[in-house]
Amino acid sequence: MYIVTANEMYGIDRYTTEEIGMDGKMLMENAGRAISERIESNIKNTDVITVFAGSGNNGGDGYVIARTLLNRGYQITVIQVVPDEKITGDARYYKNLFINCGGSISITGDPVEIDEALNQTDIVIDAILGIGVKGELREPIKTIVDTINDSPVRVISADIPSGLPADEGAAAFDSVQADYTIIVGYPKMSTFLQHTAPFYGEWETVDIGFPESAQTSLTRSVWTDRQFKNKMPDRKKDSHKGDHGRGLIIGGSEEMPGSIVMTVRAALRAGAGLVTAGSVKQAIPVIASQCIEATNLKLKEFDGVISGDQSIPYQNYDAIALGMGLGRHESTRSIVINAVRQVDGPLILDADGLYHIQHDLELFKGRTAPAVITPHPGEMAMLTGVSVQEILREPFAYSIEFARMYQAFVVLKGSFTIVTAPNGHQSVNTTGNQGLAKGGSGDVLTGIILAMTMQHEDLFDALRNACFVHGKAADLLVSNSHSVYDLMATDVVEGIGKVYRTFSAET
Ligand SMILES: NC(=O)C1=CN([C@@H]2O[C@H](COP(=O)(O)OP(=O)(O)OC[C@H]3O[C@@H](n4cnc5c(N)ncnc54)[C@H](OP(=O)(O)O)[C@@H]3O)[C@@H](O)[C@H]2O)[C@@H](O)CC1
Ligand SMILES: Nc1ncnc2c1ncn2[C@@H]1O[C@H](COP(=O)(O)OP(=O)(O)O)[C@@H](O)[C@H]1O
Ligand SMILES: [K+]
Repeated sequence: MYIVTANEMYGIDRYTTEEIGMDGKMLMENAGRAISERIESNIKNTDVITVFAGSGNNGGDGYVIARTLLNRGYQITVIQVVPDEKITGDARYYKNLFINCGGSISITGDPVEIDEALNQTDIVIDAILGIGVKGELREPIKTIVDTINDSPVRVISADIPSGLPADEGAAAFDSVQADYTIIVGYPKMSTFLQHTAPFYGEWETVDIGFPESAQTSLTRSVWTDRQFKNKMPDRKKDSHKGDHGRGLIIGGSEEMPGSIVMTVRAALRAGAGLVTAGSVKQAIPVIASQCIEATNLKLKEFDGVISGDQSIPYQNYDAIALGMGLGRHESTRSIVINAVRQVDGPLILDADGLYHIQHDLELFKGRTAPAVITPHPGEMAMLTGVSVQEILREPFAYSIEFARMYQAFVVLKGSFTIVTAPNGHQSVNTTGNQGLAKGGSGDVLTGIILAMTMQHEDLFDALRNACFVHGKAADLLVSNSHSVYDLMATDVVEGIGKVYRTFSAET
């Protein structure tokens, strides 16, 4: 499922009308009808419905919806919140059809009248503004949006909650708070931003007939259940452990032996053939007792942390993960610097590994094999020198900039994790829940990433599947045996098997 900006959506619209030859009116009719069908399956026959219609094509959708539901016997009226001369083009055409079918319209922006109407309404259809919103909401629309939000009615938004920007980057905005949004064609970027996603309520998309050829330039998408299943490699009956990858995980310190344990266990559960844990001698007994399937590599230590001054046989491994629980001691730094220079297979940097590399990012440019960074927004802010708020406001843009500049894969973690490839292609992971907002969840993800990296031909697929498994494990656990309160990172490791059993034919 592709994710679009407003401009990309307008481009698809233009292509469909100009190149394919589909009439714009037909698209609006298709949109309004498809939305009406979804509305019908979400309301009662007796519900009183008020459509709020604005001046643009979103208002036009509103008039198609009003006509469709009126003709199906619903009690429905339209409040047009802009003066009549603002209704032009296709929207005017559909307004006239609604009137010709006996529909009733009141034209008002008066908050008292609107409040009275809301008191007699069960369902609001929000068709005030679509993806064409610019800048701050003007009056009377701003007050109308506040009035709708203050009312207890159920709100269904057409395409996008009115006022909400479609794209990333907006700091402040006023928006209708929808209970449910029926999105036309493709989800917009703001569906997947931490600060804008809640305004959509529940959402789904409707197909209005855009041709597949309109999608060819799109490079941003949601990773779906089906894609996960298709891209998960089969295990051959006669495979041996070497076929599933030999991974090295370096991390841990005397004070933090736990995080590497979670990474190692996750890598093993996710299917790695052989896993070696490289750490200080003080951490190895903990790792060995918790992960008896792994082998251990005792690294030189300095005051309880891994010393930077040592050579590691990286060439013996198919992929390396580095950083969890390393600590931020100066003397550890050169192990990270050297790994970025020397590891000539896939290298995954996480947690304190990112801290140590922050001033030497240029080294990524000299690599011949791929590097993957797995920052949470705080770590991404550290790496890019901007605030966490800025990262959260424009996670797609900051990820692309980093991935292109340093030719690295970026896994920017969050409630919607964004995976970005060096060529700028991006994929959003929608599995996972707030039960994962706990120490250790990131360590588990890194282990899954390591295992997936060694099992997939394509690294972008590996990263997308890893994020999918991580979140899905949490989702399955929360829907069965756990809750978002008690879920622990170690439970997520055990949940990996549930994901495989749910999705794989080879259980
Ligand atoms: N393929 C497609 O894309 C299809 C799209 N479709 C639908 O069209 C929608 C996009 O339509 P759109 O481009 O007409 O924009 P839309 O959001 O309705 O309104 C623009 C109006 O809003 C006004 N306005 C703007 N900012 C404002 C503010 N801050 N405060 C107050 N007013 C403000 C602005 O007024 P102006 O500034 O011009 O006076 C202008 O009149 C899309 O979301 C989908 O629902 C479907 O029908 C089928 C196919
Ligand atoms: N509310 C949430 N919804 C979905 N996933 C979440 C949520 N909160 C955290 N996660 C996931 O949990 C992991 C947390 O990673 P991180 O912040 O590095 O944790 P830690 O460093 O404590 O291990 C990431 O994969 C992130 O995507
Ligand atoms: K809307």
